[in-house]
Amino acid sequence: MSQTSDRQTEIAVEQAHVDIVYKRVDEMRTEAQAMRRRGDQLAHGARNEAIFEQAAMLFERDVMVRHATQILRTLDAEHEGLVFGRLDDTDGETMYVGRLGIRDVNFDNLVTDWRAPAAAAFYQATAEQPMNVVRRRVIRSTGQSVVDIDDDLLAPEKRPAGMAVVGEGALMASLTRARGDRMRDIVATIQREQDEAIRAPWKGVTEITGGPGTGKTAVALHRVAYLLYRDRRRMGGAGVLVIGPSPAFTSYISRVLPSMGEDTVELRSLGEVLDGVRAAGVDPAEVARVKGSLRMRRVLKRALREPPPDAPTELRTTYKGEVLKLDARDLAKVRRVVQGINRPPNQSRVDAAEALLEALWRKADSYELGFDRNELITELGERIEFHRFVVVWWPILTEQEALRLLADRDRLRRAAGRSLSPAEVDALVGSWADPSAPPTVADVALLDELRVLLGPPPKRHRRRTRAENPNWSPSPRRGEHYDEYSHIVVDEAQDLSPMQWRMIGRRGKYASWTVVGDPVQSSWPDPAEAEQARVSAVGARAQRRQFRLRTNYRNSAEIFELAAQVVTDVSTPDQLPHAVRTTGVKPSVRVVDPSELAEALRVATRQLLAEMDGTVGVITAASRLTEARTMLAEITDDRLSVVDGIEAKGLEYDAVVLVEPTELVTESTTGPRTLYVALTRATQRLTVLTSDPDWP
Ligand SMILES: Nc1ncnc2c1ncn2[C@@H]1O[C@H](COP(=O)(O)OP(=O)(O)OP(=O)(O)O)[C@@H](O)[C@H]1O
Repeated sequence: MSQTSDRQTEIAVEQAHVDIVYKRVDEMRTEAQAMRRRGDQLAHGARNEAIFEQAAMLFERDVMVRHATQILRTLDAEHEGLVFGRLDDTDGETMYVGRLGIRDVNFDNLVTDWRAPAAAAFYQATAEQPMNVVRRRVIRSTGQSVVDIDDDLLAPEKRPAGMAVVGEGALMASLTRARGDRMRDIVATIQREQDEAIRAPWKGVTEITGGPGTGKTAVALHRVAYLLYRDRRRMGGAGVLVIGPSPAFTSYISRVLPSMGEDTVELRSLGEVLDGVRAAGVDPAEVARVKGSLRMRRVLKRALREPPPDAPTELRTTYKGEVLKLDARDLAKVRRVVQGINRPPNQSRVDAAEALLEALWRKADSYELGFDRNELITELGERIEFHRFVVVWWPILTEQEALRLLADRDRLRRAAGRSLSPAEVDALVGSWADPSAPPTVADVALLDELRVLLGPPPKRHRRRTRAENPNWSPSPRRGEHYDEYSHIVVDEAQDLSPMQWRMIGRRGKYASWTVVGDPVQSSWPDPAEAEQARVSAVGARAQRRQFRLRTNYRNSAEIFELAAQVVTDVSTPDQLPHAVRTTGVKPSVRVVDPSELAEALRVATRQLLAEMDGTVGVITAASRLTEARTMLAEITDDRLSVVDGIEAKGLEYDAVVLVEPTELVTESTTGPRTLYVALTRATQRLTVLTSDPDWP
C-alpha cells in the first residue's frame, strides 16, 4: 500500500476512536450539568428543613456543585486535540493518551491523562529503551477531526505483521508550524529530557537550565499542570504562582495552562508581584543595577530612620502654668529611643507617643515642682494638640510615600552613607525626579521591601491606603500580600536582581520551587550577589535537583550558529544548546548607511511579513525603540511587534529584524548576552541591519 493510502486508512482508524471519545465527553457533560442542577435543587429544598439537616444538605450540595463545576470546567477547556497520542505495546495492547483521562460507562479507559504514570512511556520510550512500546503515534487534530498522524517505530523487530508506520516525525512538523502571538502547549511532543524535568517530585527546588529555545518555559508550565494533577490538594489549595519577566511574556504564555484545563494558576510579571502595583517600565541598565542591589536594603532601612521632611522641630506645651518644651535635640533623642524598640515604624506610633510623654515628664520633673507622673502623662496624652503633634512627627507612611521621599538628594545621600557612590545617588534621584511617574519594575522590589520595613499600617489607616491608591485592586481569591503559595515557578530566573529575589522569597515561605533560567542570557551584572539572594529566598537547605535541557527547538540551526558567535567569550560550549532543525536559509546581514536605515527597516519588515505566515518581531536597543516604532508606524499588521532586547526575553517570532546589533551590546555591561537573546528569538528567518561593515 502507498504511504498516502496507508495514512488515510490510519487517520480513519484514529478518527473512529476520537469520535467515541467526544461522544463520551458529551455524555459526561450532560451528567455533570444534571449533577449541578440536582445540587442547586438540594439547596433550594433545604430552606424548609430543620437547621441540622439543612447544614448537612448544604454541605452535600456544595460538594456536588463544586465537583460538577470542576468537571464542566475541565471538559469545556479548550481541548482541541483531546486525544493526541497512542501507544502500541509488545503485548498487542493499545493505549490512547490525551489531555484528560476519560473512561467509558464500564470504567474502561478510553484515554489516559498525559500526566498519569501509565502515560509516561509516551514521552520516555526511545529506540534504545523502548519500554515495551512498539509504535508511538502522535495524532494531530483540528477541532474534533483527525488531520494527521506521525509514527515512531521504537522496536522494529517486534512490529507485528500489518502494523502501519507513517509520517515524518511529529516534533519536526510541530516545530516548523507558524507561530501565533500566544505560546501553545507541547503535550503531544514533549521530549524525554523535558519529561524528566516535568515529572520531577514536587518537593524542594527543581532547577531547569538550558540555552535559548530548549523549552524551559514550556517545561515549567507543563510541570505546573503535572503537579496540580498529581497533588491537587497540596498544590491547588495554597496555590501556584508563576513569575515571568514582563507583562508581554505573561500574556504570551497565558494560554498554555488553560489549554490544559488549568485556570487557577496565578501568572504575574515582576512588576506585578506586589498587590496593587502594576509596573511595566524599565530603568536604564545602570539605574536598575543600583535599585536591584542588596545594598538598597541598608539604604532603605536607614532612610526610614530619618524624620519626615516636615516634622516639627519643637514640642511646646504648658502644664499647670509651666511651659514644657522639647527642642530639636530632645526630639532626636526621643526618636532614637523609639527606634531602639525595633518595631516597624508604622507599628510604633503608640511607642512614639509614650516616649514623648515620658520626655515631657522628665522635663517637668527637673523643675522639682512635685508634679505627679501619672497625672501629667494622662492629661497631656489626652490633649488634642498632642495627638496632632504625634501625627505629623511620626506619620504612618505608605511604601509609595516612603519611596517618594528618597527623590530628595540630601535625604538619599544621608541614607546612602557609604553604601552608594555619589554617581549612584544621582542616578537614583534622576530616576525618581518626576513624582507623577509610575514606579518601574525595579522600584516594585523596593516598594515591597519598604512595605515590610514599614510594617502594616494600624487598621484605621488601611482603608486610607487603599483609597489613595488608584491602582489598588484586591486579588480576587487571596488576601493581600499572600505568602503561602505551595509552589512558585520563576522563569528567566537569571535576570532577577537580589532585591527581586527577596520580594519573591517572601511569597514562598512554605513553597517548593521550580527555577528556570539560562546564565548565558543573563542581563544581571553581579551573578554572585544574585545567587546569594536566591539561596536565601528558596532556602539554603532545601532539597535541590537540577535538569539541563540541551536541544534548541526554536531556532533553525542557521540562525543559532550566528547567535552562538556573539557569546563565545561569556559561555562554555556546554552551555550552548544544539539546534536540531535546518531550513537551508542563512540569516541575512545587510550593511546599511545610517541615513537609509528607516527605509531599509521598512523594506525588510514588509518582506518578512509578506513571506511568512506567522509573527514578525523587530528588535532594537532600548534607546532606539521609539524611533523604530515611528519608522514602522505606517505598517499596520497584527503580526508585527517592535520591542527592545530586554522586552524580547522569553518571546519568539517566526521572523526577526534586528536593528543595529552593536547598540544592544554597548547599551549595558551585559550587552553581548542581551544581543544573544535578541538573535535567538526567530524560528525561521532573521535579518540583521547594521551600519558596521565588519559585524559580527
Ligand atoms: N517538545 C517540544 N515540542 C514542540 N515544541 C517545542 C518542544 N519543546 C520546545 N518547543 C517549542 O520551542 C520553543 C521554545 O520553547 P521555550 O520558549 O519554552 O524555550 P526557552 O528555553 O524558555 O527559551 P528562552 O530561554 O529563549 O526563553 C517554543 O515555541 C516551544 O513551543
